Amino acid sequence: MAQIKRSKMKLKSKSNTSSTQPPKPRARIAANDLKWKTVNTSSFSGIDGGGGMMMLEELDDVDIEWDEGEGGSRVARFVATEGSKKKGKGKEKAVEEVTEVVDDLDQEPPEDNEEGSEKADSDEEIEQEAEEEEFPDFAALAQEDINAEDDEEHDDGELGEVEEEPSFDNALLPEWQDISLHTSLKKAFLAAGYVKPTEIQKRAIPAGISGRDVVGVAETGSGKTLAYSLPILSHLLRTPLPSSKKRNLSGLILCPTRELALQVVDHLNALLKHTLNTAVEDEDEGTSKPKGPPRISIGSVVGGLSAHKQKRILDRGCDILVATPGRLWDLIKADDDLASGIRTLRFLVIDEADRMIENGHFAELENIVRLTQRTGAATQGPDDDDPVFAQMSTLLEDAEARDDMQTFVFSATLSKDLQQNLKRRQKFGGKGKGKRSSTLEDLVDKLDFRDAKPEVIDLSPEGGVVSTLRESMIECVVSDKDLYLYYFLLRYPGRSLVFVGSIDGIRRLIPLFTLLQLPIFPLHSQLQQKQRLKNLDRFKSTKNGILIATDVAARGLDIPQVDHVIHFNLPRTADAYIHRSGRTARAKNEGFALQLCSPEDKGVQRALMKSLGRTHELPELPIESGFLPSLRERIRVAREIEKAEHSKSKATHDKNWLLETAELMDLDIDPDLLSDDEDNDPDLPYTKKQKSKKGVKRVDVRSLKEELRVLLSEKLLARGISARYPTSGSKIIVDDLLRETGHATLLGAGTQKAYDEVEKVKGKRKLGQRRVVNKKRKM
Ligand SMILES: Nc1ncnc2c1ncn2[C@@H]1O[C@H](COP(=O)(O)OP(=O)(O)OP(=O)(O)O)[C@@H](O)[C@H]1O
Repeated sequence: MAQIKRSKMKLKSKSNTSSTQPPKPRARIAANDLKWKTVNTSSFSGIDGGGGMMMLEELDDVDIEWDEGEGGSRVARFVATEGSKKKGKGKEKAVEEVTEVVDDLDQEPPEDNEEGSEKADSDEEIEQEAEEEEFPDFAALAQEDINAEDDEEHDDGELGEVEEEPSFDNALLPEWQDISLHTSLKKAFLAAGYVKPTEIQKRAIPAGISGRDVVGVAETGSGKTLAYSLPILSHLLRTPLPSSKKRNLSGLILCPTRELALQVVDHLNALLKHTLNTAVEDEDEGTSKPKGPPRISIGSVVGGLSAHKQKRILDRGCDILVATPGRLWDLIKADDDLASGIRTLRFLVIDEADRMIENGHFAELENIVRLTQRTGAATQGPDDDDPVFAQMSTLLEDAEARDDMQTFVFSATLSKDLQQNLKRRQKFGGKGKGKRSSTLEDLVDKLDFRDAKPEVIDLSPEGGVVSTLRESMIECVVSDKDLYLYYFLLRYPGRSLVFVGSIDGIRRLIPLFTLLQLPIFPLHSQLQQKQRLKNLDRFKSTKNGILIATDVAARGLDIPQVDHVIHFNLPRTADAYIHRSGRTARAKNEGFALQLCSPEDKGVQRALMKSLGRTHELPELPIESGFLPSLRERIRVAREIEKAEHSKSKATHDKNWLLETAELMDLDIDPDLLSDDEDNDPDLPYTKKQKSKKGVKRVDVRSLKEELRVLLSEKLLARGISARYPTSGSKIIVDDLLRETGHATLLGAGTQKAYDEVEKVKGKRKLGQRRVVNKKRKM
């Protein structure tokens, strides 16, 4: 059943033929017996990390016929030819009758335009609906499958029941034995390889299970997602299913970015895949797969993806909702059921709390938080005199916020002021006293902690970053940052995440490095959401992939094996530096962070290091400068091409504008202005060399491209190396060439990882101490 729904993107429906023709006698064969082929698609979002629960599959040679069913419903019959069946399942034609898919195969109702705080998303969403054939909303589809199958389970008479906790041998996971989690979660840890709890999990989970409110601060990549989720999952697994089919919303997890929200959904679904499912053997393939859906359903609501689909998921109900505040508030305003679900939450989680207040959705976040406040509590509560809540007055009378709601606030960084405020709260057993000095404190004061003394767990590491991270810098002038970035990417192959200060900066670097034939992908807020997810996915699946991003990728993203984080532009705050650098060196793995630091950046860098409590400058990354002249030349030509192509597209754009305006104003224009003779175009670029020649020549993009092609095909050699005579020269590379042990791109270069290079070169200079210029680095 689930497979058929998944196949909807690929099946081309035939017109309804069956109502006018006599039914053909055909044997019925289960959908699983058809010859499904896995389609390689994004593995991100909605598809669990293990790749098992949700995938896109397709069928060849399948027709669809429609029949009228009972009560006016339509029934889809999938009629397959011989070739579309699995081998060894008999010779008859495979026919599957499916009623439930009708809804999905029917045309979607037109999408309403989004109003309010996420207006900017509405065009994206309309386009998203139109383009779904190409790029399905995996999270939503996964959720639909879970819910649909959940419904089936309910039909089997499991309503109102609590499943017996499976037995579990604690000797298998001795480090988890003192934490009283539902045993099926422990089984899931075995499958996921979570042999022991991380420090924050050890402290936060027992507090969460015992009903406490928890504020957790712990280093990046330390497993905070499970630290706040496991008490919720365990509680839900020990709670009877509701007596109605629809799931009641129990937990809300608020995240600052869409990618992070979808990642949390994936993370939890991957874990739940192993809970309360009995394995079934597949005789044909000799494998065993989990049977049935996870017991807990997780929904997501984020901007940039179809609001219509998300609304449908909410209507079906889910146990835990993971959301970004802007879209969630838009939906709450139009949906009393959802508003009431939020008002009566059992768990509220604010992930990456300090970022939540920065991302332009503070008002929405505050409104959502106010919905969870008890009336008459120290906090204000949602007041129906307030225009924001005016239309919810009946709801506010009918649904009272719960006394046992638990609040979890987590981040890798929380301001010291806030932590002091929380400590005061603990001391005085109530609201923080004294002056508030940050918006974050404002937020925390708005949270109606039910616990008079929330458990504050502060495990932030000294110096801000994790101990398995090595940091380094390259000092260079601004105009050489491209060159050193290029050098670094070639010299240290690996998965690299480059942080740039502005979207314009990304737009400049992408064509440049694409011309240089590096696998580079952009990520920023002005990309359509589906493009963001696609790029993230390509980055994850490309060897030596490069993601060039703004701070939208700085928080929470858990991308496996990011080897390097490069701060092309330095962040302004220590917190941003910690979060950006925290995309590498996760879960106790090694990682490397590099700062490209120009003289203009020095002041910011010093302030940054000071607020991280550092006393010494970072060590400089050793540079094998013999490669730089060739790399510089490649960059020069690539820049010329980029400039010329940019000017050309600008000229075309200007000409079109001129034509349109003239037509609108009913004017004639001078044909010379429209001439394709580029000598008339003052914007056309000239190369420096060509300008200095007699007369001025136009840039010939084609020959520049040829020049770049030749440069890119030439070997890059370290000083003292001869490619022609590898057995001579000051560095003999013949052994490396024969054994393929040398550097793959830069002949004669070292092959140590960046991490190991800086182990040797510790920072010696005190912060602020004047630098002795390294003459060797000059070319
Ligand atoms: N007990 C555990 N044992 C091993 N790995 C774990 C454990 N708990 C979580 N992980 C893994 O650690 C990685 C990082 O976890 P997570 O994303 O929750 O970190 P985080 O603390 O939220 O990081 P950030 O502050 O950057 O958001 C994930 O890949 C997760 O699967």
